[in-house]
Amino acid sequence: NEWGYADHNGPEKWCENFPIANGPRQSPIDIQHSGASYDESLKPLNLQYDPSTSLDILNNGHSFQVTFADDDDSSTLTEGPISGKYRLKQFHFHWGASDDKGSEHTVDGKCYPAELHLVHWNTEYPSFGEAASKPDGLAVVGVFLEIGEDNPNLQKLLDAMDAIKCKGTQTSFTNFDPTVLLPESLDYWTYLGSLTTPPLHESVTWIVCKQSISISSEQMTKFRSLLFTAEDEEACCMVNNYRPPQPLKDREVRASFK
Ligand SMILES: Cc1c(Cl)c([N+](=O)[O-])nn1CC(=O)Nc1ccc(S(N)(=O)=O)cc1
Ligand SMILES: [Zn+2]
Repeated sequence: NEWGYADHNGPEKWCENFPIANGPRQSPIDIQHSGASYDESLKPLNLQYDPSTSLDILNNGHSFQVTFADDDDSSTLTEGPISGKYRLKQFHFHWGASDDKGSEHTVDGKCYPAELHLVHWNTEYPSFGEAASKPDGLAVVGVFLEIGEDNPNLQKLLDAMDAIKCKGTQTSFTNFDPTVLLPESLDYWTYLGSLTTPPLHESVTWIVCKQSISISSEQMTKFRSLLFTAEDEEACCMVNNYRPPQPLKDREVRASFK
């Protein structure tokens, strides 16, 4: 049965079909301020995005994602903790049924109401599909969302949601610059981890921004109006699509800031 976030197919069951769920470098994790070591050799993130590479917005039954054309180096991540060049493939979010939960990473045990993931793949490999299972294949930038003022930079996403309410629906989504979703400070924590959903590949260099962006409670309500289910199925609201923190095991978390 297809994985999901319900009791019968959720994070506690994923190990049955994906044994790597109990592997040595699983994500997300709880990031402890005191446990992270400042590394002065870490460079600032260099995110260069071309809005003309945004293609469409899709409800894939687990989240909603904006997909980018990745056939050239128009939208890339370089520097930061990585070597080489990674291309933006997609971004998506995870969120809760209420404002007290929803993020995947936590900071000193604190949950945020939502978390944005910008997914990039290493151009050392010929494609995302090839890179997705390699130890240095992917780099995901995580940004926490905190309840506050309406965020006008989310409005274009929110306006598209009526067209992607059900699993398997998509609509064109052009000229969107994901830079507007980044916090003003790009200070970050970084550690080696995994995809946070099946197939849970241990292929991700995680880059989690310390500073959050805002979202209003009303805007959060719009996220929660999406459905996990297809048009012809009994409706199930898309909420709590997050994996809880996993054991740190033998890993270090580095900070780009003091
Ligand atoms: C595994 C794979 C391949 Cl290979 C392809 N493909 O198109 O070739 N698509 N997918 C699916 C995918 O991307 N999953 C994914 C899961 C978690 C995250 S998260 N939350 O950011 O860790 C990012 C992505
Ligand atoms: Zn994600």
